[in-house]
Amino acid sequence: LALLWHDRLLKAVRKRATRGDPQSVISAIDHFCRHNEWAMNVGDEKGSILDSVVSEVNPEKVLELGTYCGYSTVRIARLLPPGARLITLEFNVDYAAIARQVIAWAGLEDKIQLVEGASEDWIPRMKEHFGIETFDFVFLDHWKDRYLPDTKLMEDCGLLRKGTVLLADNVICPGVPDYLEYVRNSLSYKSCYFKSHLEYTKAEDGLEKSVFLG
Ligand SMILES: O=C(NCCCCc1cc2cnccc2s1)c1cc(-c2ccc(F)cc2)cc(O)c1O
Ligand SMILES: [Mg+2]
Repeated sequence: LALLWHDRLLKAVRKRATRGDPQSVISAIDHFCRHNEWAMNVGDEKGSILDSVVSEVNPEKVLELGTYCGYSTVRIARLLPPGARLITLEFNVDYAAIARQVIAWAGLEDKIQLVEGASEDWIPRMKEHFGIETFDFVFLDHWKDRYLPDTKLMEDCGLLRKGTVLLADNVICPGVPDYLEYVRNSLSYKSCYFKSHLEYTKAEDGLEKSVFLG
């Protein structure tokens, strides 16, 4: 059934969005998720906050944990400067297949490297496999019980530098209490909360922005 839903999403994107126009892909997915079937994209309201943080950071090296159908991947990549690179990890092969087609429709495949697998397996391999020194911006939107362990893993692997910005989705719904407690109390982070709503609903949710202080 999930695959059928994803085919409907792709058809909506191909029907409504203009090939090579990321903004039209974003609008098409938002329209589909608001009027046809809810989906766990970051959505338009939290997406605008994501846009403003990405524009402020203007990152060269981006890591996204949790691609899903590529909505936030396109939102981020469309704002990156020429030469900037986004690596996005997706655990579910069906989601990854959809995301590749959404990313291609937006015309952003040159900036994006989609990797299938688990964050705990790939984070330790970022340096040797992708030639990454450190990331400038990390968007956390994967398993909520992996936000904290993966943040500690990125610290241990030396993937964060003074000033790296972590932006975490769903800190209220579904919620990531252990992660929030850590970034808000650790002396190694400066953290702030952006109140919003769960995608396409009236339920409260928000994004937590945490700057690594080194
Ligand atoms: O679970 C969520 N996202 C994670 C699924 C990604 C699994 C992955 C694991 C993994 C491991 N390694 C690498 C890549 C990856 S991708 C999620 C759920 C809700 C939600 C759902 C029902 C509800 F009633 C209220 C909110 C809202 C959201 O915005 C979400 O993001
Ligand atoms: Mg999310």
